[in-house]
Amino acid sequence: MYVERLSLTDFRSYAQLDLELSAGVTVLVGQNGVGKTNLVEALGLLSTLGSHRVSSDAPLVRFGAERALVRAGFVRGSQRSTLELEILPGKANRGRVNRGSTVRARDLLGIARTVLFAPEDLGLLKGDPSARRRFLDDLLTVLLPHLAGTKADYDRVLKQRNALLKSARSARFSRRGSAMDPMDSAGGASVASTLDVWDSHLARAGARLLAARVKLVERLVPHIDAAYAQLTDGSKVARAVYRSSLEGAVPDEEETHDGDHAPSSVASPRVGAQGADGADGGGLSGLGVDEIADRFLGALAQARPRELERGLTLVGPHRDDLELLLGDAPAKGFASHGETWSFALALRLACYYVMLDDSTVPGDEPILILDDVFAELDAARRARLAGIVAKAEQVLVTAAVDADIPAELGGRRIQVVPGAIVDADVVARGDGDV
Ligand SMILES: Nc1ncnc2c1ncn2[C@@H]1O[C@H](COP(=O)(O)OP(=O)(O)OP(=O)(O)O)[C@@H](O)[C@H]1O
Repeated sequence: MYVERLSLTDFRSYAQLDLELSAGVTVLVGQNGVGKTNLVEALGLLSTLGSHRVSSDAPLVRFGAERALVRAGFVRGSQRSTLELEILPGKANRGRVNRGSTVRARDLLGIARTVLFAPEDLGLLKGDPSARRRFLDDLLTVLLPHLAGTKADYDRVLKQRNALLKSARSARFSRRGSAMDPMDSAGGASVASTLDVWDSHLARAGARLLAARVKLVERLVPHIDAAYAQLTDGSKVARAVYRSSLEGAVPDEEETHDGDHAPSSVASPRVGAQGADGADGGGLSGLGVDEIADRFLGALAQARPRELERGLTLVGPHRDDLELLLGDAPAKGFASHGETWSFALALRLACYYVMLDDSTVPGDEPILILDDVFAELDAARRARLAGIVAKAEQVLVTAAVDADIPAELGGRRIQVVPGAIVDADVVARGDGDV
């Protein structure tokens, strides 16, 4: 698919913007801070409903405005569709499809398929597990939009369960010194039976999410290895393993988180290759939803004394991690700067290939967005990346300096100046379509 039109109203630095785009490669060039990333962020939002830069909606709305509107027209084979997202900080965002009636923002999921790589993705390698969980969940909700509801259910139950654990903990502390353990009291029995109810809700929603994550990791693993090899000289193997807290495979985190196949125009080599130990969905590989739910309940039963002590739910998908390995070493702390960039890129390219595998009609290819990436890569990696992405149906690239874009990428150049596009000039480069 490709996006042919992007309109923004009061989004970030743009009061009003209408931008025509085309299939093929487009490079958005402009000085630092002119608003290039704001443009691609808007497109990413229509795909995942979340910004790759901020976790709340307020910064997305132009200073002084109350709401922002992002509208884009997509072409998918012979079909055209228009998606609209109204961003209303502090309220539920709203969506519209093909200028129809207003729907929940969540109803837009699965229509716009974009894969966005940005410098923030280095956090996938360097940051805490929440970034990697979000990476998986964002991709899942694009591939399987109904999972957004499952995730919302899980988060809601988790919040309620945590509130109960926290209040039980407070009660426990306030009664310290009494001869009887408060969990043995009538109040404790009531907490225990309420927790049992929350446990079964949590295990049901959590198991659905976990089963989907595990399957997704199994699909991503060969593509991550292949993409990393394609970007680099292939001397190291990039691997990912799903580590579940149900298996006791995740170190305790201190922080809390409530919270017929379309032909592929971008070849993914070495697909089918696996890491040295067949790394994939970890200990939950091959299990069905019911089996995972049983394990979840077992893990909750085992963790309950510690949870009452800490006032927090200590096992479940909200505590899991996607372990990333380069060779036999964890990427975090061991990978070089360039290796970290390449690994992060490989993760996003793997998302692209998984979406491509799911494409059922011609023109279903996801849109590739590369924000500020080329400046960070050496000449060989720039050329390899250009070679990988140049044949995708649509690639949008941002760069502060045109010279950082390898000539072999070709395509169209659009000049971005603060708050506007003054010049949508088509410049012939290399062999790209113009
Ligand atoms: N909510 C907002 N209201 C108004 N302006 C905003 C808002 N959020 C961000 N901006 C402005 O947008 C600009 C940043 O835009 P953006 O991140 O797209 O820049 P860029 O062109 O990608 O820069 P770089 O090349 O440095 O990455 C900043 O000047 C910032 O002040």
